[in-house]
Amino acid sequence: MTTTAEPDLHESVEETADAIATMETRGAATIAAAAADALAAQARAVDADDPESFGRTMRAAGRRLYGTRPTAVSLPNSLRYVLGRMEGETVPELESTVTTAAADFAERLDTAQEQLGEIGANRLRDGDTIMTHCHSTDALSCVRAAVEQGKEISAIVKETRPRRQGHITARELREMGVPVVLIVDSAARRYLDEVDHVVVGADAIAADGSVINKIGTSGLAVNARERGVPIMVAAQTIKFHPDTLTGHTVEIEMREEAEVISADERAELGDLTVENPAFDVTPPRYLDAIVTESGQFPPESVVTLMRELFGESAARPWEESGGSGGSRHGLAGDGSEGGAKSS
Ligand SMILES: O=C(COP(=O)(O)O)[C@H](O)[C@H](O)COP(=O)(O)O
Repeated sequence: MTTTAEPDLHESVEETADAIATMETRGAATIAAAAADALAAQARAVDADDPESFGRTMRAAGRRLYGTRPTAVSLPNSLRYVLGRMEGETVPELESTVTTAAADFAERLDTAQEQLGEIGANRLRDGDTIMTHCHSTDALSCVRAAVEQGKEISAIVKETRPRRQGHITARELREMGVPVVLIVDSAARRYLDEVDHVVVGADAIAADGSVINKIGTSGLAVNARERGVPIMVAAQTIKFHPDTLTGHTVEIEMREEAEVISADERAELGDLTVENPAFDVTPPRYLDAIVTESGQFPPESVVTLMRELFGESAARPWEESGGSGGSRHGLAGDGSEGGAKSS
């Protein structure tokens, strides 16, 4: 951490950071895309005379975005991709490498989501009923591809307290023509008997194949396993958490109690603690497959692909390290063209 004052940041960085923190912009892939866009806007706007001050401002923008929410690793992976490609001897060169990288990143996100959708759709059969939790654009990509293949899919959608992202899922499934039954979270086990496949997304995937996703995913996975219902996780490789390769654990975001209970309700209850963890960890043994753009994997095997993508360590190019450019390694996507395929 630098002790000097942070440079002024472009309004789109401030706005994007606020939107991520307040969850106006939410969901791991969407957060990653917004962060890359904000870095590009910042690069275009930097009023820097020299490459050093350009680099300083870009890294400060990276830190501002990085500090918004801790769990979805797609955010640091996005910063890694864009800032890791910042190269050049002059300000225009630096600007152009950042804006090009941001555009490439956005394209890769879209392509990856489409590719994993096709792969995930193969797991769904005509007439299947799925159960969803939270709102995942990667998970919905699988359903969309299945519907486009002409399969009839229906859905039981968990409401997903406290923020009710299930409503977004329900709306998007209805737009695809998928019949939807919306249920409260605690009804999930009762309805699992009617379900052929649980389909969820991920905020982060650890090297051991554990999946970090919206709170309630792990309980759903345990219940699904008990009921014999397969559970697939749809997640682009930007959800792979490189720090877990070296034994780090993923920080679980704790959010405000106001999301769970109003001030008046709380006052009535007297002296107690309200906790609001946003995510949980599902161990790999409860999961059937992780579907990525590079193929579908048994959870325990993702470590091989992660090593290919990141090596053994991941760069943190938003940190103040001197010099104008970032170091170019440890980037989700760098090796994905040659990524190992499985099953
Ligand atoms: O848990 C959530 C969103 O949590 P929140 O609403 O707290 O951000 C989603 O399942 C993943 O982010 C995957 O989403 P996607 O597949 O769109 O990346």
